[in-house]
Amino acid sequence: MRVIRTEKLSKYYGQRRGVVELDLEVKAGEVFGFLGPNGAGKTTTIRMLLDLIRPSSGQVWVLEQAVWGNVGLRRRLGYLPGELSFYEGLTGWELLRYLGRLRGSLDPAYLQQLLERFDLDPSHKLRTLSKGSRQKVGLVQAFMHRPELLILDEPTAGLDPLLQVEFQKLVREVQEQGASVFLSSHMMGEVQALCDRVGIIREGRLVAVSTIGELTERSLRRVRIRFDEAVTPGDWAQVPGLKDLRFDGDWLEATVQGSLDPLIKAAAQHRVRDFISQEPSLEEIFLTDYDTRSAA
Ligand SMILES: Nc1ncnc2c1ncn2[C@@H]1O[C@H](COP(=O)(O)OP(=O)(O)OP(=O)(O)O)[C@@H](O)[C@H]1O
Repeated sequence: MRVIRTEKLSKYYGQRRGVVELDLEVKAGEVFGFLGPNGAGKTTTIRMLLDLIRPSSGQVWVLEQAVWGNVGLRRRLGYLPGELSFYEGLTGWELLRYLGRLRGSLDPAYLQQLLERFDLDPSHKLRTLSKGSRQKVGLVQAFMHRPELLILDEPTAGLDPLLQVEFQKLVREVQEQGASVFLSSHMMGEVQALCDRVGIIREGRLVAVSTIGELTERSLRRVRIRFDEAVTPGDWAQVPGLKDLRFDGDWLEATVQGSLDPLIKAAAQHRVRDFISQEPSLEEIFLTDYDTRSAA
């Protein structure tokens, strides 16, 4: 089963591009990361999945049902908006009870467990809460009815590192229990820790869909190697995947695309004192994908 499917999904705000011809598929049981820089179209996509805004063209199915006007579907979904800006005058409790009633039966013990895990006191009015506490209310309400599919817009924005870890644990638990998760992010670390597959959106278009392994494999990595003695340009330029080679005394610096293996084998011909490999940043990954596409 595919829990999310879109076909040539486009949204224009007047002349302004929201998203363009998006073909997206998320399988049942998977945690899917939707990555992209600011303004790429993540929130626009998510709002169309929830029927909060209507597409300009194209189709959307969620849990194998068309979403337009489908109120029954909402109970089966957990949604965390990017900005929890409604219901400012309610306390956390009032909001949770109100949403709980809309969604039918709630398990009070599970709700209590979520409040404790996120260290949330829901007795204050939403308007008085810090960004982090509002985010916690948003997360608790998204998970509390044990939805089949969670759609989370920037779930860890504003959360402190301990709670980010707690969030990741919770996502893994619900995945083990059979739920599917679609989350948007611009944090590579979070996506790497959690997601089975990732879709990258850029300027409204889906530019790549792959597993995390493929994504990092394809992307650029900056490597610095220190040898026992000064290095000379020699045969380094012949090593596959190396770019932007620089030599500085006993240090060699290079950008590596793809596997590190050829470089490691070449370096092993010498005595190595240090080896530093920098994880590619999200920006570098975007850049790599863009390069791949324009070269194609
Ligand atoms: N209500 C709106 N009216 C006009 N343009 C909009 C509206 N909402 C979004 N856009 C435009 O659509 C594009 C996609 O925006 P969207 O908010 O979906 O991006 P995003 O990937 O979620 O970005 P961010 O990470 O900053 O939230 C942007 O160019 C944005 O300016």
